[in-house]
Amino acid sequence: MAYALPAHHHGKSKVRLGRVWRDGNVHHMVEWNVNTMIDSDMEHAFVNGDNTGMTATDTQKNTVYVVAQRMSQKCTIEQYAIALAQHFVRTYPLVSKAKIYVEQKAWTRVQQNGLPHDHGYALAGTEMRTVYVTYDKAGTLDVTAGLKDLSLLKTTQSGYEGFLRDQFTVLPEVNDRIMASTVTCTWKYTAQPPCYDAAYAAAKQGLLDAFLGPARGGVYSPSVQYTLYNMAKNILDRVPQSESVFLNMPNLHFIPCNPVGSTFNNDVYVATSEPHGNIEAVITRKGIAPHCKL
Ligand SMILES: O=c1[nH]c(=O)c2[nH]c(=O)[nH]c2[nH]1
Repeated sequence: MAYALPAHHHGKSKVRLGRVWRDGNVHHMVEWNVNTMIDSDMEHAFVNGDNTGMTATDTQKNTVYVVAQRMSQKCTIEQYAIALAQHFVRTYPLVSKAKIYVEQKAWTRVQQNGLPHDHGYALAGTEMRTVYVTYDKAGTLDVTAGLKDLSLLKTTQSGYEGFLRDQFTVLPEVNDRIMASTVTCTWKYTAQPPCYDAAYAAAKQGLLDAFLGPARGGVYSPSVQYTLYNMAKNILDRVPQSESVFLNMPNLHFIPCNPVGSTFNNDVYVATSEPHGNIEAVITRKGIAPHCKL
């Protein structure tokens, strides 16, 4: 039997990265999901099992990070994808074509009091407002309002130090890292607020203020735990009719990336969603029974 191999390609899929450009105190952040695919003279690999001259998909993945680091000025996905495609074709004689597909997450700079935040981002349009109501024959009405899928990120003003170290601990202590989370929060009302919309706005602003801090300079977070506690306190302080706040915050890790042949310079991160830390708590006014996770 005679065979033909009319098409073959190989590449790396879903290489996720964060790229931060620091312009003094003002940071520019993007998160990309990069897919590479190359056409190359590699029939002999498929047909004969001979890998000579092959640009490994692992090499392609490393190159995704290297080229991201080399983009020294804040750039678009178009400029980045062109640079990456040209790199593959110009570097490897057997590569005849590079096909690069990039998706950019909708991280959008947060406005705090009308000012663009130095280093704080939210994922545009993802959060949902929630409510859970119960009413019984005795006339008891319970209203628990909240939000879910509020994705927040800051490129600095976060660290994690002083934790227990033993033979299973490898995590370095850091005082400058990306902190990112997708917040789920509920708060139970003891009384009806004058306006549910205004109470919701105040609660959400309380979450943003504790996570991001002011537009200029932000606020330092020593842990997701401490930030979560302050986010909940802000709701109790600003929404007097609330009595109990539940917060769940995954710690979405952006791992410093050392691109091959280069070192991490607070610029390129491996973006991950799994595994992730998961931090949650209920914070109440003293003496008030906590409400449960819904
Ligand atoms: O803010 C953090 N809290 C943790 O509990 C934790 N654990 C971890 O590995 N990193 C972090 N960061």
